[in-house]
Amino acid sequence: MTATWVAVDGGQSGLRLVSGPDRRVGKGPGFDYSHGDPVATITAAVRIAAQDAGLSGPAGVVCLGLTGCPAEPEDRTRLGVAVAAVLDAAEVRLCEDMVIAHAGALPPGHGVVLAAGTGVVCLAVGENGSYRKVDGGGHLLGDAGGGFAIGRAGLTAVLAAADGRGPATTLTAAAELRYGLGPGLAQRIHQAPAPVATIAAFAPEVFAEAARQDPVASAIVTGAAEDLAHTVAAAVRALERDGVPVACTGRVFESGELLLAPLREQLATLAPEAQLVPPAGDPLDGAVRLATAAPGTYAGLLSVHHGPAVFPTVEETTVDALLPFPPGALLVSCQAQPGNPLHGPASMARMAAAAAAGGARAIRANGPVDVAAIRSEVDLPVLGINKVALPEGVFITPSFEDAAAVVRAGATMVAIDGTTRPRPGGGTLAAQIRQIHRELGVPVMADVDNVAAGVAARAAGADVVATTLAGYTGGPVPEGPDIELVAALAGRLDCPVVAEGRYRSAEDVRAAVDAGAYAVVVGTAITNPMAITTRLAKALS
Ligand SMILES: CC(=O)N[C@H](C=O)[C@@H](O)[C@H](O)[C@H](O)COP(=O)(O)O
Repeated sequence: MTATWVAVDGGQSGLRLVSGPDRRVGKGPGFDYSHGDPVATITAAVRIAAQDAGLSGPAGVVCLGLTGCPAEPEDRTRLGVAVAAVLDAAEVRLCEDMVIAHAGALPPGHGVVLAAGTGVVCLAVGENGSYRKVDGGGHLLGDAGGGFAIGRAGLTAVLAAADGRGPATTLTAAAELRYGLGPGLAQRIHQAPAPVATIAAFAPEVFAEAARQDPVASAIVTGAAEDLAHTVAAAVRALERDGVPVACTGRVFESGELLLAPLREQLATLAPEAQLVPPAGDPLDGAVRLATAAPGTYAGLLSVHHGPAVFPTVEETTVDALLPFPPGALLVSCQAQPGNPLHGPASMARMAAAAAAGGARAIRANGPVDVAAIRSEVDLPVLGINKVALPEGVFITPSFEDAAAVVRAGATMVAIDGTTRPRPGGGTLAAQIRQIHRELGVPVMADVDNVAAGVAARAAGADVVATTLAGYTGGPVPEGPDIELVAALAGRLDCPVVAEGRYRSAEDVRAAVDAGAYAVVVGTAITNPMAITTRLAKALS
């Protein structure tokens, strides 16, 4: 189904997509910015949501509002181009989530929106398009009055009461219920997998105890209202006009009048020009508004990108913009064939997690089942392959459908057989690459066996050429890697060359990079203990 517009609201907890004119909806995974390339992760999440919504074919204007939308113009361009390619969009409008929150809450496009969830950010937009962002400093340095600050104040009060440093509070029982009885509360929270979320999760208990008139909890809520009022007042002042509409959104306001009443009271003195109004809609409504209407007052808050008609080739963009891993990266191939005791998605996902912890920048994985398992466990781009036939002929991702299966499972790039051997079904390499670019929007790596195949694969549109199949298409398999082929390809091709196949040592991988490799893939030597054991045992016998 083609779309005339697509609106996206994405953040750490998930990504929501709606498209018009027929309001199809889709969901994608959330993303965080601590691992991997955020552009690749966000693009993959958008692709998954678009598939969930059943979108195919060209889209008109796309608006993406993202938590932590990349700040660097270069990253925004990479993201804009990548999303335009994935959705075949005419135009991509990128902005931070606070912008879509504003456009959703205040459809006239001016006034102040205070968004308070775990963190706090407040955006003032003037009728002339001027704007001011207030707070949004993160839990360590800002976010005054947000869920983290409230939860932290509640837990601090519990610890103070336990020590006798502070007054008794009913928050103690609430904390025991949520985090367990007895001493060690502080340690349990410090050791939680996501301490910020764990602490923010206590904010609803603080509101509940304030509703029951606990004086400690009530004082925390009043203090939060005061902090939020100062934030709003700074934003309102920036607009320099009377009668500024102020809408409050975010989970902290699920407490209703408990927080709104003291906030209103504080604002009466701190910002009498502020007029609290209920938000008209949510952030996804705002993204719809920004995908379907002229940017208007939001023009200065959006970055606009236009995608090429087909997926960009390396000449049209920079290498770094295209590939989901940086130069000099070590990619780890996590594959185990039937007969290997580690065969199966659970072992491969653990293997990939170990590789990620060791510094791998991407994972090469075989088949949709393993790809999906690895994507759900490891926050790294996945180079997907789909081995479907016997190794005597073309067997690595031989058809478009084989590539589509791994991309739908979450692969951010695909590798396909790029040898000059006859292809099953009689299609050409160029046709397969063209269809992958156009319909799946991912870069393609061609696995080749010699220089001629590498040159032909690049001419056929491959974005990257890899030496994966050197030594596997005739004659005995050599002992070591084919570094000469890396050097020959790197000297001939205008695209990245990836070294792959029988790399076992630090010397091997360094030699590949010295020979001109953009990155190196290592499989067996890291992820196949059975093969390593066989090799070493043989050396002794
Ligand atoms: C020829 C073939 O089927 N190669 C496969 C391609 O995905 C894998 O079996 C290899 O493990 C991978 O290329 C990594 O190479 P090595 O495991 O030698 O580090």
